[in-house]
Amino acid sequence: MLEQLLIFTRGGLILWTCKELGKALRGSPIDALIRSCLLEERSGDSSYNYDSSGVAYTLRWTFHNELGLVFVAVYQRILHLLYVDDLLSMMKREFAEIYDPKRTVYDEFDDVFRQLRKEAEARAEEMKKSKQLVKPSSVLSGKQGQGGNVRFDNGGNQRSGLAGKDGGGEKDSSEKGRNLANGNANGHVVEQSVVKREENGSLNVGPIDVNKLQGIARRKGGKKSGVVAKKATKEETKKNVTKANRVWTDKPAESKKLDFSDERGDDDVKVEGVDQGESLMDKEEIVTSDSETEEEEEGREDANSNSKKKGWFSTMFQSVHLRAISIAGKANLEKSDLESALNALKDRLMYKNVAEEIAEKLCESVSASLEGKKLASFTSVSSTVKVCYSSPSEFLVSNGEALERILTPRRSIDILRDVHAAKEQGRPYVIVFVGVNGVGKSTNLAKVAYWLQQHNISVMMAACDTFRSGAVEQLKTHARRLQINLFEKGYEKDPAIVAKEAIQEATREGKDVVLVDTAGRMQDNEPLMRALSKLIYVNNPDLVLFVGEALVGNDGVDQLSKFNQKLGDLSPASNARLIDGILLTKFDTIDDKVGAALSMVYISGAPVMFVGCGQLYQDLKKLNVDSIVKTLLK
Ligand SMILES: Nc1nc2c(ncn2[C@@H]2O[C@H](COP(=O)(O)OP(=O)(O)OP(=O)(O)O)[C@@H](O)[C@H]2O)c(=O)[nH]1
Repeated sequence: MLEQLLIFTRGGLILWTCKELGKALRGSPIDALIRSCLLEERSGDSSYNYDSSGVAYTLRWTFHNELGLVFVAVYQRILHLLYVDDLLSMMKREFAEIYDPKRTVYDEFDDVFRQLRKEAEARAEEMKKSKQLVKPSSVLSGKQGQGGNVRFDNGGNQRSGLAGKDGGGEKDSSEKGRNLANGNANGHVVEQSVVKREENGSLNVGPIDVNKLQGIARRKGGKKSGVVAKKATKEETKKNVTKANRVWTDKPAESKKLDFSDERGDDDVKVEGVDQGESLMDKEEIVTSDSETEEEEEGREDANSNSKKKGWFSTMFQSVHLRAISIAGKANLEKSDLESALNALKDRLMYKNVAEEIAEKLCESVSASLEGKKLASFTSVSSTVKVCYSSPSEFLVSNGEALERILTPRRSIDILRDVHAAKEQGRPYVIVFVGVNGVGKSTNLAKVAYWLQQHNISVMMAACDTFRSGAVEQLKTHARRLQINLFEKGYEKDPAIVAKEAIQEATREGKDVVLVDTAGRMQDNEPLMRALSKLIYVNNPDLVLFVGEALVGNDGVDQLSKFNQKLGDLSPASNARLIDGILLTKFDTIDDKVGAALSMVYISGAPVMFVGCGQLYQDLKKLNVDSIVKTLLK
């Protein structure tokens, strides 16, 4: 049973809701969808799950990009409504017929909707029956006449129905758009049971088998990305980007470079990177152009663009020029038209170390935003090409959109302001540093301590890595060099209790901030993850900071998502604390492979609060979103 259906503009104006459903939704699922999905470039996702106020809703949606309209259906998660995508697709088509930007009331759509719903339900029922009669293992090749049960015509259109119904079941061309089987199979091998297509030819999959189909797509993409990964690895080797091996000894990790205790107060020791939002790294320094040979070709396409600096997107622009000419006469931009541009975008993002899953989601989101847009006329090939192939980049870059939005924190965390607020409450502000082994937790904790000191904030360090030998001494060295109090109880103590006692002592001594170091742990190590969630539960810190290496690609996403998942699952609290922010280390070693920042923020929704970019105490900066976006798309 549907709970609600509504149509609204991208600007947020609600044009139509289904009055006969009439139920008031519990919680704010639509607001949540807009905030978490549509505004954060997750609109390529197939559905959104909303859990709150004791309800579990599923939301599905479709866009009419040309008109700037959004169509959303809400239903109880427990139900598997097979017809929702089909219904939304038909509503989109019918509503487009009557839409007038000057109107805000569409009462006449009630009747249309009633009819569409009946049709969609009937087709879903028919599908269900035919599904039961088709062998579960049957897979169609997209060729005509397979098995007699379901077949594709020469144009790729799938005709629904059983053999006996075939003749009578065929509808005339005016009804073609409403035929569930509309679309273009393009010879792809797909499981036939739940395939249905939108009128623009794009593949749409019913709720039950979304994962299955995505799995197929991913497996296909997987091979490709393997090639890309190999290519990336080769290029990486060329550039000699290597990670220094960590040497494990029982001695504290002495870092001469980090010893600035003698020079403290000298003019050459500065932390302006953090304060003034200095450019994280100069793009000229970190980016090598990928497209040296493209300029001649570019000249042939567009004389005006000669003066512009060439980047990867202009390379893409040329390489797909012929394809663009072939689609220039079309009325609307379809998913298949964007395919090569989006594949190139995905490869590029992955080359820059964006995790594959995230790169895919971003491309789906771009695709969802561009599909259905009107193309320019055949005569203006150049602008058509731009719409089709440069638009993903324009979409992402010039309008300050997708990537920037992802990297810009949903909630801002101003540590200095919050430290002062805690001080007014007569308690220290507590930051817990968490992460896997060797990523730079202790070193960057010392950098944060140094940065706080520069702001006249008194700090206490708490040595709660009571697990790895040498960890306490390592922190002791930093504390001595920075002349900061260290609270430590040696090894094999419960880190949660050590942290608690440290906070109590800091409160007694009137310290402003307690920085809690924790043992590195693999995200799958359950006992250690349980100990960490206990530490967080017992001490309820102000900030849980995930320290991760900027070198990682897919791994970083796995680390961060599993940390969050384990912190949630293993916490004694029903409303567990998760990761609040990210500190990305070793940015100085990654050249232009800045994708980890994007992946980590996307997967966790937590902002990158600091970037570690060297082995000096002052090598701590703020993330420069603009610079990261430019680097990603260069
Ligand atoms: N180049 C570079 N190296 C860094 C950076 N941050 C930390 N390191 C180095 O990374 C190595 C590991 O740092 P640690 O602070 O010991 O890492 P950790 O996460 O505390 O290690 P465990 O306690 O074993 O989990 C050290 O050699 C640091 O000097 C950085 O921003 N850039």
